[in-house]
Amino acid sequence: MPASFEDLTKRRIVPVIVIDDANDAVPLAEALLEGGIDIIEITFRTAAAADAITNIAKALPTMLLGAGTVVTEENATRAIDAGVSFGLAPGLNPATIARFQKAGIPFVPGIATPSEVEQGLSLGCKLQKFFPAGDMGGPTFLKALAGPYASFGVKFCPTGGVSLGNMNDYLALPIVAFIGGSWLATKQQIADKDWTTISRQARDALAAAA
Ligand SMILES: O=C(O)C(=O)C[C@H](O)[C@H](O)COP(=O)(O)O
Repeated sequence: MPASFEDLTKRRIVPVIVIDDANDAVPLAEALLEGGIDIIEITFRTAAAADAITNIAKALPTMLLGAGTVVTEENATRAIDAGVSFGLAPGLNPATIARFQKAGIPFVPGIATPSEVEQGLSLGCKLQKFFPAGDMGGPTFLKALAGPYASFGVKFCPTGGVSLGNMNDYLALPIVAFIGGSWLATKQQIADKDWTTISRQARDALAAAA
């Protein structure tokens, strides 16, 4: 089912996942749920992404399921066919946005400049990923963007260099909806099936979030 703006902006922490084996997808999502996190971004950086999404969509309908790194129309279609509730990308590509809009599913494009914020707004995207957050100016840059753009209802989702140690610098800003990070379930922890550690990291992050 497509996510709503409210569904997404209610969440504060989104694990960014790189997964090599689609059979790990459901246990991974269960580990995150166990730790209290009910949203996930499966990135199209591996061949397993589409099957991982299909598996979670079938087994765990309560998980708010997103596809990340959607940078081609082809992967946009695969994500939609696999049953995602929303999509994200590190950059802003009108073709992938249009593909999701045609399917009635929200898309969160990546931005890193004022012009991209405006392009995203003109394409109807009120949620925008700020990537790579740490390298593009961090929380102070977002605070500056909030000046001209907050009144247009845009909210930002910083990712890239966000960690347990600095996430509250972002979450404290009213213009921030949620942060994303790969530290919540690393590629190695998933490969090792270290579900206990992943649950603990989810729990720790939620407990520490501002
Ligand atoms: O692929 C996407 O859709 C992206 O927008 C980029 C990711 O969110 C970041 O690469 C996560 O960054 P780290 O938490 O620093 O590993």
